[in-house]
Amino acid sequence: GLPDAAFWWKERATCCKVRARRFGSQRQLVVVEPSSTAGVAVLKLKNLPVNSFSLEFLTELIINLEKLENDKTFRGIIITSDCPKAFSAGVDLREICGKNPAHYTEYWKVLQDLWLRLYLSNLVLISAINGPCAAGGCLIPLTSDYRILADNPKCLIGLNETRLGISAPFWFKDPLVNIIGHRASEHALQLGLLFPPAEALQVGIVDKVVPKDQVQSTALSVMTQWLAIPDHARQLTKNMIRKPTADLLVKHRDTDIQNFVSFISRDSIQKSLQMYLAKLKQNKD
Ligand SMILES: CCC/C=C/C(=O)SCCNC(=O)CCNC(=O)[C@H](O)C(C)(C)COP(=O)([O-])OP(=O)([O-])OC[C@H]1O[C@@H](n2cnc3c(N)ncnc32)[C@H](O)[C@@H]1OP(=O)([O-])[O-]
Repeated sequence: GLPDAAFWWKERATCCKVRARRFGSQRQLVVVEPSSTAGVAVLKLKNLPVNSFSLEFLTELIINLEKLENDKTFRGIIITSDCPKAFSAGVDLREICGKNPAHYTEYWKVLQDLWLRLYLSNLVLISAINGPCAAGGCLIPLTSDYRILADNPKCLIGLNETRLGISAPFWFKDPLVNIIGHRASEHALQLGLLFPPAEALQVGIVDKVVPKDQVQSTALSVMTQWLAIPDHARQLTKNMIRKPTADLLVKHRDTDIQNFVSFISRDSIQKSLQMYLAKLKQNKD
């Protein structure tokens, strides 16, 4: 029969398609375009205003990634934002506030799906981070192979969950530790640090900082370097390096969902999320 992971993907892909039909949206929240480089797609996140992860947006994102993964013409994806205000504001707080446990369960499962789809992708993934990138929004860069950030003081990046009174899940923490090391992660995660570009580069959460109007062209030239390596060798190596981290989530998905649902359902947590959302609305420019 199919190996576990493949079986699981087939089942989850079907779930996504069923959910997409339920939304039946007319809006296109994810736009995929071919780039000027053969074999490279540009995937633009377009859930206005700030690419927060609504269930509908996550579903559309997974479906588009799945299509690219299965399309033999593509070897790499540049992921960027088509929202002027942000690369991504992370989890849509309206999905984890004031809903019921069944909703939280479905939401968390889909967020895990996105992580696994990206982290174990056979394609080269480059994040072209052209706006602020907070908390869950970092899921995309942290699971990419390379990260380029726009040099603009507004372009803060980091896992600021603790500032909302919540904790990032272990599958956000692990890639961060793999990327920036244990001590820097301990510091960044506990304080919920959002790094401006120069600091982001120094700590290593991004690989390159360039002027905003060069983010896209830099992503393409970096992609060319990565595509110079034969796919099979690069894919085997990527898998070898990432498998131990990915297996932790694959093996502990259900417990992780249970933990999340019971945590997020607490009155005290709901209160602090509502306060954060109210503060966001007050602080508008
Ligand atoms: C569970 C554990 C793991 C994961 C955790 C997370 O990801 S937790 C997430 C942690 N994320 C953060 O801490 C990031 C929070 N966001 C920000 O810091 C800023 O929005 C910004 C810097 C991204 C853009 O600043 P800007 O001044 O250019 O724009 P603006 O601020 O005016 O926003 C425009 C509209 O979007 C709204 N909205 C924004 N984010 C969210 C959201 N996540 N959800 C829902 N709505 C959100 C905002 O209220 C406003 O709505 P309104 O009033 O028009 O109806």
